[in-house]
Amino acid sequence: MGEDERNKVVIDTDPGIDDAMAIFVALNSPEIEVIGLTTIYGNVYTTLATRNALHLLEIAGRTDIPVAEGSHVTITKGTKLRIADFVHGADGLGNLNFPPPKGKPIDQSAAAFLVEQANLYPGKVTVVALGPLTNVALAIELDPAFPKKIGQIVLLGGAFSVNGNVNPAAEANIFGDPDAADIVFTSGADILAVGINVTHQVVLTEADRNKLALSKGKYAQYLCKILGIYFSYHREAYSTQAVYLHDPTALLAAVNPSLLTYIEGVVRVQTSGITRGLTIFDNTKKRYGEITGWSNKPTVKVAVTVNAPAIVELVMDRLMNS
Ligand SMILES: O=c1[nH]cnc2c1ncn2[C@@H]1O[C@H](CO)[C@@H](O)[C@H]1O
Repeated sequence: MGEDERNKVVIDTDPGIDDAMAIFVALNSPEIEVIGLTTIYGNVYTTLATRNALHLLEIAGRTDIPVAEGSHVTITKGTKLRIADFVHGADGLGNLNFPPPKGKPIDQSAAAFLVEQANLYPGKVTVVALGPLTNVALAIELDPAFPKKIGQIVLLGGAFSVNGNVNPAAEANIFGDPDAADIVFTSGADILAVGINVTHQVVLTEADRNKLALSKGKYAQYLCKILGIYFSYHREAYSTQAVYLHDPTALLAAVNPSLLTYIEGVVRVQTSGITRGLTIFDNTKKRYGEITGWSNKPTVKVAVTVNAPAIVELVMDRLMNS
């Protein structure tokens, strides 16, 4: 496949241990060309997300890929951000205290970079959004034609008909900026939402981790260093000796959509109250007797089943053969 035929991907990320895994899998996926990373708060604050994104590209020897720093606040300028340091460590990468990266982010905001790339390659860019959706919503605000110019938005977010992971209602990425998420879901872009109803089926076991540890692959080696805290968190929070592969699953959905099945409908996000961050799907089959918040809104795709063994195998292969 020629360079220009590959699917161009921008990863919007808050690294994050499972983000690191997704980024490495992406860099070792011949089907796609990673044309940039944009950063966002979530697992860590945005400044640290930028630092970690630059660091991971240095580990991978891919400093040719630009990093554009994203928003430090929510779309409504909120600063009470919820940071998941208890999942990933205070540094986001397992508390290993890696030295600071040598590289710098480009002199362009994440939203401006997203708009620019969508204009450069109309219909050809996929955004894989692995954190709260602020940058994507800002790109839509910056350029109302962005949803039609971007190829696809594959987002890790939502808990469709299952409990959330922040509280019973909300999944972490949607909870991080529910207003931005509602803008993105109703924007008319080609969206595939991969929620925790799907990613909780894709687990990396202790046996898989041992296999990674025995591998000489540089990504496998690096990840084994940082995975400890992610396993401890899952043991503590879910009483399981395995970890959920949230971000790698979303990334692979962009690489090969046939790894999942999805349904199509309208998604709205609750932006206030105890269910703030709740994602509600309307299958559009019922003709309601009144106009609802879902009426006449564009539909999106929501993942419902996943070929988990195939995803785990792909993740393992691409980390070990590196
Ligand atoms: O309990 C949690 N609270 C906050 N963030 C979490 C939790 N578990 C996982 N993640 C992070 O949020 C995304 C999936 O929702 C993933 O990026 C994961 O690393």
